[in-house]
Formats: sequence, structure tokens, C-alpha cells
Amino acid sequence: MPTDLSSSRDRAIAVSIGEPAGVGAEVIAMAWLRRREAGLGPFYAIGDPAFLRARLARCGLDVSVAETDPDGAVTCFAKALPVVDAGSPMRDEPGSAGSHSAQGVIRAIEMAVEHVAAGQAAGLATAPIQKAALYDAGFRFPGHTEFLGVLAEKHWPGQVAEPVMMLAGPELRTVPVTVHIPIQDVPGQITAERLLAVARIVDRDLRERFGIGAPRLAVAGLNPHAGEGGSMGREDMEIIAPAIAALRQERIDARGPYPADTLFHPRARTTYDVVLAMYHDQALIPVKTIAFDETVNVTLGLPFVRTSPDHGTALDIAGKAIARPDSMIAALRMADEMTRLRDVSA
Ligand SMILES: NC(=O)C1=CN([C@@H]2O[C@H](COP(=O)(O)OP(=O)(O)OC[C@H]3O[C@@H](n4cnc5c(N)ncnc54)[C@H](O)[C@@H]3O)[C@@H](O)[C@H]2O)C=CC1
Ligand SMILES: NCC(=O)COP(=O)(O)O
Repeated sequence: MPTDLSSSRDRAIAVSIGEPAGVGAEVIAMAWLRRREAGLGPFYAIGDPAFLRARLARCGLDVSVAETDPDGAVTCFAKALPVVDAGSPMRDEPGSAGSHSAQGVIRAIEMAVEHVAAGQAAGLATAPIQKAALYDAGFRFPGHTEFLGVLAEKHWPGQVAEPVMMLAGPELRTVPVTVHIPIQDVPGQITAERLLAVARIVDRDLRERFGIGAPRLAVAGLNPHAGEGGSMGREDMEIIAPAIAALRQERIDARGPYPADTLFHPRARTTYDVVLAMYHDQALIPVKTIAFDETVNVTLGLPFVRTSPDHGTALDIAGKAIARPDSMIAALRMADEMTRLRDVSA
């Protein structure tokens, strides 16, 4: 029987509402409806309350929305979905994303970080953004991950934020060493410095934030058969293998490089705690294939907790109340657990 955690803490998780044309608003509301059975602690949305009400009515979701400030969210949460106004109107036009909503979408993310920095929120979960729509409006970051790194350095002066994306499912965690870049640019960005920096953050955060005492890091090769001794590409032997050796000198349990095609089957998955993959799809295809509905995108290397569902805006099904809220629920649960672990260890 899951515990009702709705009133067991003094600060809630802030949830930026994401792209209004997508499924973010409805999966947030569905997560609220399932809060008790899912054992979720309190959370509140940041966005346009009028938009939220309109979308939930369109979807036929029987959810009361309570406008509040972050401090009032915990009290409201048992009876209504708390929402903090981001001060920028959003349109209830499912499926048609555009730069018109960008200001509110970005502001909601900024406000969530401000609330965490001010001690008004325990952590942050983000609903998906439509990246191209934000780029059209001048957003200059590949995604949340990099934007949050900049916001962290702004609000935690003196801290060097090194945001690292990790996809965490029930059976598999993966980290893309390079993320949102064209595939032709990947080999040039696989450097020893990047590998060492990512592996150190992953090792530290798996210990500190996930309670894994001795994390085992499996490192995937870049080329077929991890280069086949150099005949299918030289990065594996010239860059990745020496970086792994350097990590082992630091007593980080990194292993590999392993051929990526045989790294994700069930027996292989019992031999490590996380895979460092060389590019986006090498990391995300296996986790989303194994557990699309339960996997969480979590940012390591920040001075605060940030999680997100693994899926995107799903414009094709927005406004129909058929999106599954499971990944958003998993993201909220993970944010809650990580913030509790931090509270205990702080
Ligand atoms: N954290 C974030 O902000 C993320 C944003 N995105 C953005 O989302 C946009 C769309 O990306 P896509 O590659 O099309 O991926 P997507 O995840 O939005 O959709 C892929 C397929 O999965 C389905 N799907 C997604 N979420 C679902 C859910 N909760 N329940 C049921 N079905 C679901 C969609 O209907 C679609 O058929 C892009 O702009 C992308 O950049 C993508 C991933 C994460
Ligand atoms: N493909 C994962 C993704 O797009 C999430 O990016 P971010 O917005 O969390 O940086």
C-alpha cells in the first residue's frame, strides 16, 4: 500500500508546464489525480492558470486548479492541483506549437529554479518543451539540461554547474556523453576531457543521489565492435580506452569500451549500474525501448534536483486525454525521493 506523502513535507516539487500545445498539462493533472495510489509527495505546476483550466476541461479531467504561491502549494495539494502563475498567457491549441508561447514556457523553467534557490520548492520536474519552437523564439540552449546549468550558476554563485543527462529506468540507466548534436559532429566531441568529466559526475551523483555505494560504469564504444582493433575506427582505442584507464587510476569503476550492440541485453544489464553511451540515440533507444512509460530523464551535476519524463511533447495526441502519465509520475516520484535523500544527508 503506497504511503500518502501529500502532507509529509514542507516544500513541494515545482513543475514547469512545458509546451502548451503538447501533453504536459494533461500528464501533470493525471499525475495529480493518481497522487495517492502513486505515493507522490506534493507538487505544483508553474504556467498560465487559465490555459491549464481550459486544457483540463477540454480533456474532461475532473481536476480543481488552485492558484497559489509556492509556499501555499503544500496546503492546497490534497484538494486541488496547485498552480503558480508564470505571468504569460498560453494558448489552448493542442498540436500547434509555435514561438508565441515561448516566453511563458521559458519563464516557467526560470521561476521553478528561482523557487528552489529561494528554498520555496524542494526540487524541479519539467514537462516537455518543443525545442524547435523555442529556438525560433531565440532560445539558445539545446534543451533544459544546458539551460539549467546556466540558471544554476546564476542562482548558486561560485558553483560550477556541469549538467549531465541521465535516463533512468527500472532496469537500465544510460548517459549520453554527447547529446543534441548532429551525428557527424559526434566523433570530434568524444574527448578524454569530456569522458573524464562526465564519468566523475556520474560516479559522484550515483553515490550521493541514488545511494549506490560502488557504482559500476560500463562505457560503450563509438564504432562497430568498439573499433575492432582500430580497423573500424580508432577513437575507441586512442581516446575511450585511455580515458577509462585514467578513471580507474582515480578508483572510478569504469569498464570498456564495450561493443554497444551487446551491451543492453538482460544478462549484460546485470553487470553494471549505468552505461556511458557516446551519442544520443545510443543511450536513449535502449532505455525507451525497454521502459518508455517508466523512464525518467534526470540531470546530474546540478546543485539541485531536476527530473523530467523521458518523452517529448507528443503533439499528435495532445488534448485528447490519451497520453500516459506514467513517466511524469516516475519523474515526480524520483524528484521526491532524491530531495528526501538530500534532506537526510544535508
Ligand atoms: N524533456 C523534454 O523537454 C523533451 C522534449 N522533447 C521534444 O518533444 C518534441 C517531440 O519529440 P518526439 O521525438 O516526437 O517524441 P515524443 O516523445 O513527443 O513522441 C514520440 C511518440 O511517442 C508518443 N508519446 C509520447 N509521450 C507519450 C505519452 N505520455 N503517452 C503516450 N504516448 C506518448 C507520441 O504520441 C509519439 O507517437 C521535440 O520537439 C523534442 O525536442 C523530446 C524529449 C524530451
Ligand atoms: N532527448 C532528450 C531530450 O530532448 C531532453 O532534453 P532536455 O530538455 O532534458 O535537455
